[in-house]
Parts: sequence; structure tokens; C-alpha cells
Amino acid sequence: SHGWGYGPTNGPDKWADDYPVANGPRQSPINIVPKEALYDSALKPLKLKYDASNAKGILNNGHSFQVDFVDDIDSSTLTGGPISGTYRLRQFHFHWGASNDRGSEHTVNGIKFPCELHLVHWNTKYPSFGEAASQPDGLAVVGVFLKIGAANPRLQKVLDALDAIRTKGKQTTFPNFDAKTLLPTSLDYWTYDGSLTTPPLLESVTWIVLKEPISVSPAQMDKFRSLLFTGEGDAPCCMVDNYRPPQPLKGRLVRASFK
Ligand SMILES: NS(=O)(=O)c1ccc(C(=O)NCc2cc(F)ccc2F)cc1
Ligand SMILES: [Zn+2]
Repeated sequence: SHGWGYGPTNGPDKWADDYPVANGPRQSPINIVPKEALYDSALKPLKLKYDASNAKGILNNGHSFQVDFVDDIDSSTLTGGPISGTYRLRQFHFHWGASNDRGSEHTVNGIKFPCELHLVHWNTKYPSFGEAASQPDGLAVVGVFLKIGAANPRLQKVLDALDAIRTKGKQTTFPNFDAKTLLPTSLDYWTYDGSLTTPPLLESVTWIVLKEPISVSPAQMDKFRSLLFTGEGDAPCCMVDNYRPPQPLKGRLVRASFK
């Protein structure tokens, strides 16, 4: 049986067949309309405390690639912002397009960015990521847009590792990486209650989408596109357009941490 993916036969329009929550009340991503977001002065500043020594490895999981972190102690955490308690950094990954006119999952006034970074955290009031992923306040994902511009030197270290994980299932060590270096200057954000944007699409994510993008060059975007969805020995299929389009807001409020 073919698992979920981003193709014509197993892509986002088909996910509800195996994951009925795909049509649920708090699905992600969404189109963010800044003028309809409510400024909430009670929202706290984001506090991201990342320890570079927690970086473990980098993996091609057949849908994206992710950098995994040691998350058995509280050393890379997210606190403040719209959340209460402490959330641990588990991994970060990206979504991108076949061309620079698309690729992000969230959109702003209908605008698509060429790429979107997701930093995935889980609530330490639960014993594990898997447990937290099934709770309404279990996960917090920080989304960062990438915008075409000057080459991003902080991104380059990640991109240089991609040659070693070209095919599905390949992974390699990726020590000493400070994920904080991928963040923009401003930590102004929009926040709303949502879900994982890939199956199992669990409605357990507090989304925190940063307003300010980071830069990426066209050549760096081509590096993302050098990855394959397919495994070694399979007919090669370029890893591109691995994004879910925006989902219905269904009455949800989007709050802004800034005026
Ligand atoms: N694009 S996104 O940031 O929304 C996102 C983040 C994490 C995951 C994930 O961990 N999937 C695997 C997975 C999910 C579970 F719910 C439980 C275990 C597990 F490995 C999926 C999507
Ligand atoms: Zn993601």
C-alpha cells in the first residue's frame, strides 16, 4: 500500500481517506491575514534557549529532512510566548517548492514564500513527544518564512550536509548546531491553535509563526531540491512541493504579539 506523500495519488487532497482529522476544526497550515489578527498585549515575548551541543543528526525521512536534537533533558527549550510551561526542542525541518513562487505552508495575505522552517517542541508536562503529540497543548511549532535574497550563511551548514542524505532513510551525524542562528532579528509572531501539517495531522500544535523572514538565495533553494523523496535504488523523484496548502480557519482567532 502506498503511504502518504505529496503526489497526485497520495497528496494532501487524499490524506482524509486515512486520516479523517484532516477535515477537523483546527487544521494547519492557514492563510494569515494580518489585518484580521488581534493584537494581544498579554502575549509574552518568546524565550528560545537552545544549546548547540544538543544537535544529534540529520535525516531524510522521505517527506522532508530534519535535524534531530537530544530531548531527554531540558537544555533546548521554548518558554514564554503564548504557551505556559516548558517545551523541549525535538527537531527542525523545512517545506519548500519546485520553484521560488511556492513552498511555504502558511501564507500571508495569500502570499507564498519559497520555503518555511519549522522548529518542533513538545510540552514537558507529558512524558514523551509521542504522548504530547496526542494532547491539545502538547506541541508548539515555531514557523519561520524564508524569502529569496542574499545567501544565508547560517543555513549553509545545514545545506552542506544534504549530499550525505540524498535518499529516503539516509541519516548522518550533525553535531554542534545552534538552531538559534536560523532565527530572524525580530521575534514578533502570530499565534493560533492548529495541527501537524502532515499525517497524522494531530490537533495538538500551538503555532507560533514569526512575522520576519530569514533570507535564502536561489542557489541555496536549489540545494533543497537536490534531495529525493525516493530511496536508494528507486526511480528518483525530486523532493519538492512538500507543503500542505492552507486549511479552513473554521472560526479560529489568530493573535499577534505586535501592533
Ligand atoms: N510540519 S509540522 O511541523 O506540523 C510536523 C512536526 C512534526 C511531525 C512529526 O513528528 N511526525 C511524526 C510523528 C507524529 C506523531 F504524532 C507521533 C509520533 C511521530 F513520530 C509532523 C509534522
Ligand atoms: Zn513542518
